[in-house]
Amino acid sequence: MRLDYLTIFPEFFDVLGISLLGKAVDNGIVDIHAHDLRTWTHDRHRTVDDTPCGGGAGMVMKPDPWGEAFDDLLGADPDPSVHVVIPTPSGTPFRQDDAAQLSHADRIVFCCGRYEGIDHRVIDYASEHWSVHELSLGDYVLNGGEVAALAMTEAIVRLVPGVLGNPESLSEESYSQDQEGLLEYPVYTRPASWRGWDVPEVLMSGHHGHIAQWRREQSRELTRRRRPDLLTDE
Ligand SMILES: Oc1ccccc1-c1ccno1
Repeated sequence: MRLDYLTIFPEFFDVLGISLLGKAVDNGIVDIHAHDLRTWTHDRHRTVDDTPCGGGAGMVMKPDPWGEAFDDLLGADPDPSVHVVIPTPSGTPFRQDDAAQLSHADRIVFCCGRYEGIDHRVIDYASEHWSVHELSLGDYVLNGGEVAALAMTEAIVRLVPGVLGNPESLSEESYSQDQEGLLEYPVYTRPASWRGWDVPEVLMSGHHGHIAQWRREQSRELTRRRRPDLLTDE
């Protein structure tokens, strides 16, 4: 899997060389390239923004640098196997299913906008050539798409075979299929008693059936309390 990041702050993505994703890069499972969008500017000030047509506050990112970056990185031929991800507050919510779908991609290009956003013709052009995903990390506003791109990258890449040491851990996580899309149950480790708080007895019983039942009940109760929207049968 090759990941490209178009951004005016490429150093944001230096962190991807650390930990699990760093190992995935070292193992050649993932190939990461961060690009400074100003590479594709030609004026003395390396300008990437301009005032919004129709007025309004703030600045809008000019289309030219994006178009020239697409030309260099992707060429002009349409290829639906290339996924262009545009983090934006106006996007569809980024979910585990999106991470799972994108984990099968061979190529993902993250377009990290700043200011008031990217000239919409960039999205229109990209949509004619590649598979475009306008995705929101959540219902809040960030200063730019870089932090969202990092979070989405981790959610996607950790699902790629060979990246996680123990793929079994994926099956018991919140939102995973094996968890029936429910929130993950509370977890405990040693010591059995800590500052007056004890590990639930059932987890110390060694009775796998009872433990599995307790965990299912905990997941459903937690989901009912915190995310009733995830419960499909209520
Ligand atoms: O708030 C943003 C600004 C720029 C790019 C993305 C975002 C965002 C907010 C939530 N998800 O993405």
